Amino acid sequence: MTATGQPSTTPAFPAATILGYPRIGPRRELKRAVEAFWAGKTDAATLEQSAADLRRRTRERLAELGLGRDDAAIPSAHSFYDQVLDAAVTLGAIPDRFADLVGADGEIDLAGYFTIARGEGQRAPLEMTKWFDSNYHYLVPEIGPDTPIRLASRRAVTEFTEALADGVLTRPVLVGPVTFLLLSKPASDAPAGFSPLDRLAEVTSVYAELLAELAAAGATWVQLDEPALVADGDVPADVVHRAVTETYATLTADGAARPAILLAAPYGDLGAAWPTVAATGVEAVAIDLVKGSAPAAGLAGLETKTLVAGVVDGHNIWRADLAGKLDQLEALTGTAGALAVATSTSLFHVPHDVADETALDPRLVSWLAFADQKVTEVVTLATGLGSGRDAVADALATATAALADRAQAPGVAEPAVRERTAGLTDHDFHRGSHESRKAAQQQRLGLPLLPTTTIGSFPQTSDIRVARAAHARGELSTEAYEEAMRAEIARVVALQEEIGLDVLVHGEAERNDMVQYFAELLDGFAVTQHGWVQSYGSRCTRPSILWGDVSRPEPMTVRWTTYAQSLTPKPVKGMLTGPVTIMAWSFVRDDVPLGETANQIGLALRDELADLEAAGVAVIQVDEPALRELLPLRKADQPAYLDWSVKSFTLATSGVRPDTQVHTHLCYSEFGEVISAIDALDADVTSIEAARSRMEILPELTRVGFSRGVGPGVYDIHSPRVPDTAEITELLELAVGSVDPDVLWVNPDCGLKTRGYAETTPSLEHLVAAAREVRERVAATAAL
Ligand SMILES: Nc1nc2c(c(=O)[nH]1)N[C@@H](CNc1ccc(C(=O)N[C@@H](CCC(=O)N[C@@H](CCC(=O)N[C@@H](CCC(=O)O)C(=O)O)C(=O)O)C(=O)O)cc1)CN2
Ligand code: MET
Ligand SMILES: [Zn+2]
Repeated sequence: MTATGQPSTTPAFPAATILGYPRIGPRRELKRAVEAFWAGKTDAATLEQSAADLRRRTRERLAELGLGRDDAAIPSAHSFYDQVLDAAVTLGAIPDRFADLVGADGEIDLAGYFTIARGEGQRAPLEMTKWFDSNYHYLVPEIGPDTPIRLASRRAVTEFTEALADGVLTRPVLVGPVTFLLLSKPASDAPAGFSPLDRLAEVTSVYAELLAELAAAGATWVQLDEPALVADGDVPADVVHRAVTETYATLTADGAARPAILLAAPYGDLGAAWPTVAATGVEAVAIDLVKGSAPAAGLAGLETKTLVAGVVDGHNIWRADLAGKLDQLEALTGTAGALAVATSTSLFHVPHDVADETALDPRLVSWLAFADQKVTEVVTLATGLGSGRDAVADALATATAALADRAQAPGVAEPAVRERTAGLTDHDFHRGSHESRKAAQQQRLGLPLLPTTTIGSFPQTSDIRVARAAHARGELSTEAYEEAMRAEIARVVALQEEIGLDVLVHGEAERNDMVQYFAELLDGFAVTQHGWVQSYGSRCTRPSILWGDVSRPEPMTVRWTTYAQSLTPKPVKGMLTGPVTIMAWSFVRDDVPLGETANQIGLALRDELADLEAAGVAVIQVDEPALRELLPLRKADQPAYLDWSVKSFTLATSGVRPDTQVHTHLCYSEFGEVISAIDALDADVTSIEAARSRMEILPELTRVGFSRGVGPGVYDIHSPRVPDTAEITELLELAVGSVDPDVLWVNPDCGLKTRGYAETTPSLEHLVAAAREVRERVAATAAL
């Protein structure tokens, strides 16, 4: 089966494909293998073997589900940690500080690869940041004028050959050259005005070399992922378009020995980039028809290409309306030289297989499609497109019936919830003036200058996780489990008192995850057992399924927070996750506007804040680390998003008294673009990741006139490195140099759940010592 109308000069593109597949394994096999290697429990050869086994099982599974074994339908898209890091290592584009990791053979071994990802001793890892509008995080390459660029790793070729030896002709997937450089940042020693894109010609020539080697190994198609083309970034569009033209002119130049190229543009709309992309010499273009739209008719260059229509949502878990998708596909006939069916994005954003979820309500299951079900959907659509609807009539009818069932199932539309959101007025979204709040809060809390606090979680020790797993299996009673969590809370409170922090936390021991925990307690959500999705490296989450109207049957956090508060005279922060983050890190229903769902969650949280306040909690933090994540990739779509997202936060937080201090926390993103929205959240105190960027955010906050409390992170919690007091003092002095010390808070970059106590305790001791030093210095200066 090949794409309909395929031009005969190029190898046939498969009629059905996916842009990528989960890499972590149905039971997180890769996570376990990688973490065992890190712990020194296994060697590199064992890890290589586990990864090869997983790659083989993945290919077999995809063939079983109907993707072709011999037509490049099965993507080869594996990674030990991250695909952007893989591209950097393929190009040998490694920062100077890791130069010694390159072996005599010019290659970086697995241990070296992980050192670049995770850091080591005083060597900082590559920075990590969000991958487009997803909860996946990639490593940011650092490119300067002198960064080496050469073909340094042939893993893509080896993995292709390995599959071929198994009888599967795969399609290697690489981050495209333009996207690679657009996602990179200038190396720290690069001169002003340097842009990573300045190295495009060199990067492109390495890709050309790699494509030639892939062709020599027998590859017929290669996929180059260029999602940067669907996002408005800092680099002007005309510069990006020129880069695309140049790169693909080189890669497709006459006489180049290479596989046919599929240029993939997932996550959005190609928009103004379309004419440029259509005019390149690539043989196929994959587009996202869930987030983006069809190309205009008659685009020059498209008549000789295969249009790979991403109609099946790769980023969410709802079963597709197959009949509607077929309509959409049929409408595309004639737009391009040929038409193929695909997912909108790689499937690595969704779990493996809904059949694993034996504890889910079968009715809900019938509305869902995880990765394996989506492969089947793509294959069905391709059959329908190629052989007519009759050939797939049963599948279409089943999908239609499931959708109809979902529309009228109980809980999907709850009148009481809808009445409450419909009755909201402007008044429900605003709090009184910050100045009066500030005075009332200072009166109540009596905090010192430069108050110290943490972001919420303390290390999730293996004892905690093992206890929770035993409780889930029914081997540990609820009483015993909760007693263990209370003991942990008591320990964490005592530790914070000992360290001398000013505003304490309960430590979040009872939470499996900051979103899943709330999803388990709210109506309208379901949670999975095995639905793990990679968030970064070996870290995974199980996104919850938000399927119905959301409401709060009972208080969710009050007893844990009040227990912690009962142990200490110091204020303990209540700790909640905000509406946008709950939505961003769940699979959200696609049948009501996001703003409606955000208000439903906002109201549930508003009730929780009221209960915490009534129970005597004086400080409440509502985390919104994903505020930037859902920001639409095109600037034109951003204002509408910022409007509903900010409103849902203020809806959640504006019901409390002036003397209750509301905090928020943001991390994992460049926040420059949403700085006015952060201001509009109107939180009394905002903690924000800043250690790695050395407080860069502060001048930007000052620029928009931000006048409330701010806690720029002074300690990078992403690596086990313990910062010394002098280093933290230096960052604090930098901060004091750009904001009024009167509004400054002292805290780490983020929660400590992924850290161990060995590094957490000394780091926090140094943080408190540094705060005291700067506090005294500032007081002495003020007295002069
Ligand atoms: N949802 C979400 N997205 C986020 C973040 C976040 O905290 N949550 N933080 C940012 C960075 N991303 C992160 C994503 C995951 C983790 C993380 O720590 N994940 C843990 C799992 C957390 C979890 O769900 N824990 C559960 C289940 C733990 C588990 O694996 N249990 C074992 C059994 C227990 C054992 O033997 O350890 C099992 O099920 O097999 C629990 O504590 O109950 C991991 O991959 O290891 C951290 C940061 C951005 N996005
Ligand atoms: C990813 S943001 C994390 C915030 C949360 N309160 C924690 O400390 O873990
Ligand atoms: Zn954080």
